[in-house]
Amino acid sequence: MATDPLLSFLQRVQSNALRSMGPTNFDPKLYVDLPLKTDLPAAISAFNSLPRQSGTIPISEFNTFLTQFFEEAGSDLVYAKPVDFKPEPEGFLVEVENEVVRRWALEVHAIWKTLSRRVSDAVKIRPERHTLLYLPGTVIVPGSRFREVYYWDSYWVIRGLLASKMYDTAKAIVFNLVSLIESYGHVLNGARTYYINRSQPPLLSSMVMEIYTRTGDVELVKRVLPALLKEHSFWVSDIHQVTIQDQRGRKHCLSRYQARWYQPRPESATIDEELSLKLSTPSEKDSFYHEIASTAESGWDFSSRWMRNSSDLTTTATTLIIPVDLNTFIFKLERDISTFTKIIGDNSTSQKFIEVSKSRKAAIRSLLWNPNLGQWVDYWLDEHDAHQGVYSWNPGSQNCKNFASNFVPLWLLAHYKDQLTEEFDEELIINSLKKSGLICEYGIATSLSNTGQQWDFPNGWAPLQHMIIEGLASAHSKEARQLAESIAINWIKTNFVAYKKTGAIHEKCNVESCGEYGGGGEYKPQTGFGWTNGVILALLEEFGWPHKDRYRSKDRYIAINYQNSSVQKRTAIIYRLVPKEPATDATVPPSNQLSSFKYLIPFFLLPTSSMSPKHHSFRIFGNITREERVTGKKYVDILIFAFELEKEKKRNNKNNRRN
Ligand SMILES: OC[C@H]1O[C@H](O[C@H]2O[C@H](CO)[C@@H](O)[C@H](O)[C@H]2O)[C@H](O)[C@@H](O)[C@@H]1O
Repeated sequence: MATDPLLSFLQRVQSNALRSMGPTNFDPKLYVDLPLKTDLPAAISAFNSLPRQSGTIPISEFNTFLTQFFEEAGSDLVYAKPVDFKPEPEGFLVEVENEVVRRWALEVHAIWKTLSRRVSDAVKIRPERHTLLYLPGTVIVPGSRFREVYYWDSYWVIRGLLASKMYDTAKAIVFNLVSLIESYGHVLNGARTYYINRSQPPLLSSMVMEIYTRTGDVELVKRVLPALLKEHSFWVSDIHQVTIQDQRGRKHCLSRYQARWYQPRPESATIDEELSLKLSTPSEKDSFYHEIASTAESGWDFSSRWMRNSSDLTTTATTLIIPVDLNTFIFKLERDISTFTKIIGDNSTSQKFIEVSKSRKAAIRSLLWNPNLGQWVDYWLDEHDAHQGVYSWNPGSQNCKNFASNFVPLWLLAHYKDQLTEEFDEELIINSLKKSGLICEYGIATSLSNTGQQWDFPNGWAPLQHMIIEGLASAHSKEARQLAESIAINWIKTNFVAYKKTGAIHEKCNVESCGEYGGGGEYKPQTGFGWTNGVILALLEEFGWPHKDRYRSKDRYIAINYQNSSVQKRTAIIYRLVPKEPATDATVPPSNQLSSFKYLIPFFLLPTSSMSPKHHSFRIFGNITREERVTGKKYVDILIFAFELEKEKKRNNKNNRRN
């Protein structure tokens, strides 16, 4: 149980809530986010006096207690219209010319208003009643259950805000994170008391660099630098830094994730406690809690990437892993500090950080690079192999499984190009990515293992798409740049379709299926969603979307929607979306390819009157797998996207005619 008196009380409330209300739709985080209406002792004494039947508080008494003593979760962050929000800012996504996509982008842009908050004065006046931490400026929250600002999410939020021309809001987020460093020595996982014990992937310097590049704001750089130096010390401090001796006897220092926490995570205490039941000793349990909190520091909570046995979360061993993405981020932090100190004329610190970054680069090269795979990989430390705190490197301890994180160093191509291309064979890496199996139809999969954890297959996460796309787009080869564009387009498509289907932007997507959001993990899929919005806007800014619909060249004659999805009755409706160009024979699929389907062609559903029966043909694009033939999935996916666009276009034409 947490030692903070409010947290430990809220954990008691949380565990009683589970007992009183049962596990259906139970989210433990809700209870540790509740702001107190009264002082803590009054709430504790009322709670202790509640009637209990076999240790369980009856649901009606429990609910009355909640309303009497708590405000609603999230009510201590109040809605605040961002000062710099404009419905269509000047210069907004100028290369997005297609009106349907542009209108959608404006809707995504408008979501910033709904995610924008300010910490209420109540938190400043009586911090002891809140787990929410006071922050001086506007925040953008990820959305839904994530009612507070998050560290690494903020980088992609800021990328989107910059596309939205909301520089002041972007700077306010940075200043909030700086205030956390000033108070706690590091940026917290999120701005809640229960996140103080850990950080998240260090991307503050990258946020500042992006803002500086757009605004040239030297004052911002000056203000943030001391905090960045402090943050660097945190990531190279004893708990995070590890020394490893390579095969040639050279000692290298690299960093790992490690939380200062040996108890259940308060926001998920009921889950952690239940998982720990299979462990027998208190020390095994403490170490499990420690590993779980350390994994949350990685942002990849949870994933087979950290587990010895991918079906057993209690085998998580994050503190014994040297993660390739973390060291890429710290390398970038070091280079960014060097750039910033140079900007303000502090050449000696700038030079010092160049040297520091060179050492990290050499360490990454020696310990994390795998030339046979053409990938960077995580390295697993062997506890028994450390002599006086120095581990010996063993090539067999590299984790050679495919994870999207293995390609995160590519991101440096977009920022410090020379650093990568000097030493690594770009073609080898890009071929390795192409062969990895990670690039799926609608995005880059997090891993290849379908474990039910949310940072695994088939989930794709916006930040991972963005870093890899941005790296590929900055590569030398045209092929890599094309690959970047095609991943970006497919990612945008799937988010578009998901939005049209559900009315929301999602935290993660299923990369196998257009418009399907991701699942798995310990909480229900969330919407909002800060970093996904940010990445959509950043990618649209980078790649644009031309007038002539991009999807047409490939998806022209799209086609099928099931009326009845049962396999026995494979009844489909074919919509002909682009009726003006009659298809040639070559575009008609061999009849055996879809012979099991019965096609119905309801002409009243077809989009234009120029449709005529002789134009029923359609084009099959790409290869159709057996599964797709049976399920018709590919067609349905494309249909939704194409049909939505078509409908929208018709609506626009009608409006234009009216005007
Ligand atoms: O409540 C469970 C965990 O939730 C957070 O992690 C997930 O959401 C974050 C916000 O979008 C994101 O940064 C993280 O990558 C996700 O895995 C939280 O960060 C964890 O600490 C928390 O235990």
